[in-house]
Amino acid sequence: MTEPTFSPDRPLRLGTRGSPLAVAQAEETRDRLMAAHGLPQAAFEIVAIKTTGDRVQDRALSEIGGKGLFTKEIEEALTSGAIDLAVHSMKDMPVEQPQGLALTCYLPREDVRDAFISLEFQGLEDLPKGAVLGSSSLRRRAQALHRRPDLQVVEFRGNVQTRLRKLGDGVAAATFLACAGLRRLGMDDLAERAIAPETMLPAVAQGAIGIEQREGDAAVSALLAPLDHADTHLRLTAERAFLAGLDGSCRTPIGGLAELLAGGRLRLRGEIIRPDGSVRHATEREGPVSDAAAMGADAAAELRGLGGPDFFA
Ligand SMILES: NCc1[nH]cc(CCC(=O)O)c1CC(=O)O
Repeated sequence: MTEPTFSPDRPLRLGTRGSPLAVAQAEETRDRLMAAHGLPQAAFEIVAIKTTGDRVQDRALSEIGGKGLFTKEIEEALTSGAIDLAVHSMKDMPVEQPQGLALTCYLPREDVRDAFISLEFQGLEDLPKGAVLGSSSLRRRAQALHRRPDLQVVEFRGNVQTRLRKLGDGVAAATFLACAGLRRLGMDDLAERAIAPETMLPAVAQGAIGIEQREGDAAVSALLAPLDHADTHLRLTAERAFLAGLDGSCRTPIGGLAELLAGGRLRLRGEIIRPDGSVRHATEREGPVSDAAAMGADAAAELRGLGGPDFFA
């Protein structure tokens, strides 16, 4: 079998989802590659790929299979050689990649926080009793219900524009969106009501763009090497080890955030919450960055113990 490899005779194909955010992230990757290697834009081609997660708009993501919904078709294109690399929102990436593929490069992380989005209200505390919160994220729903058990939550899918229209139509009084996505779309004003991680711990890898390639594709490895952001890579190593240790799927509300401290140290915070918000277990680790993966695994083991067997059922 001949391995498909990048040849300088044709454009390098960057695969991504077709959403405005996904395309913006692919363009950021392309622009960084152009700058790092002094290449013209014509040396790159962005290939938009429709995924199951994009196609199915009427059901909860957790219902149709959880993580991997936004990646399967893109990874198939990468494996077959139809694209040379894949640009992903790391938040949507399963902890393990298909045989022959690897995540080798992380771009500098954007704002990790969630933003509270509402046309009328300033924050979760402002919502009237029994107000409707729109969210399709199990984590955000559980975190919101933990603080406001009186709220009613409804499914909220679609891109940023669709969700804003739904707020305008009165489908819900408020929703949450990742600040990172809003900023990358140039909608910084909407990211104004950012929520501190102490109040709402973000999803593992929120705000990070990762690049996946075929293992052993030396040409692509060489192109990506200068783009990999060491700090982001370390933080995601801790967070994804934490997620892996929890067997994280879209069915379990999990929050996780690693931050770098002075002196080559790293702090990891993690939590699990029952989907109805009734129970929350949280923990924290601090240690040298060389222990990033071990800290993630250790924090996960503690939360597994605290949650007990039925927490993840
Ligand atoms: N699950 C969808 C998704 N995946 C990544 C982002 C935002 C960008 C990021 O977190 O890097 C979003 C939208 C959102 O949660 O508001």
